[in-house]
Amino acid sequence: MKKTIKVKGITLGEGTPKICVPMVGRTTSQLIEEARLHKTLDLDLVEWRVDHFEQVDDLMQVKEALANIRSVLTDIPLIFTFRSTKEGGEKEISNDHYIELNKEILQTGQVDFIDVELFNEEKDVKTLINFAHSHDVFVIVSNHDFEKTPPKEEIVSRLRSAQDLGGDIPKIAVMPKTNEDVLALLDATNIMYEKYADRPIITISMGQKGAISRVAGFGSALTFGAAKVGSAPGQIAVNELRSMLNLLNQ
Ligand SMILES: O=C1C[C@@](O)(C(=O)O)C[C@@H](O)[C@@H]1O
Repeated sequence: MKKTIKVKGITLGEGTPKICVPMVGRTTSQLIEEARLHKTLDLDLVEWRVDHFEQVDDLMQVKEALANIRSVLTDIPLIFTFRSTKEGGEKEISNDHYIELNKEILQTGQVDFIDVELFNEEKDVKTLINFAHSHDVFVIVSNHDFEKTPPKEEIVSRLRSAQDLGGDIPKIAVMPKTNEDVLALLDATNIMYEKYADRPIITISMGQKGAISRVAGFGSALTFGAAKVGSAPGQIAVNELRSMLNLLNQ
């Protein structure tokens, strides 16, 4: 039996893939406006991509922005993500600040998940996972390649490493150049889901070519859709994404 993850009434790893919509505001007032918009959308989870936030270096400002977001999105599961530039994010911060930022946020009790990149020092990934678990927060252990799609064996191996490290949700997003690359991501998803995963996983083939992976499922528990501004190439508008998922899973 695979584990499922249930947060604020949403179960990951069961039934139709759930929809997450990122927030990419640069200022607190933009984030509040974005949160108000997200509240009106048919989504299951929200991801705050804090690497887009201008004041990400200032922990007090990050916490204040989070409190504002939470005052609008009171009962929606929230993922807190700092995406590094080497994995497609907006900003670079020091390793120490990355750890400090996540630890501070974990202590607020206002996020349900944090996203930790697999390609950090293994000890740092483990520290953050343990710290998150001691605050009842789940960890998505992620990896992104905006340039290419690694061979399927490599995709499976990264997802397995994320699981072996103790991540609650192994995740990978890769860029296809060919149809074969899209098939490799879907095949890897299926292999991971059928053979190795004992918990929910998330997989994405990015760009327009990979868009099919955002509705295919194949074992992926969560798909990312766009509100006004997306956070990655190939994201489908959230209302269309919901219709497509409903159509494919009725
Ligand atoms: O990792 C992911 C997936 C993503 O890159 C996508 O392709 O939809 C979007 C990011 O915001 C998120 O953190």
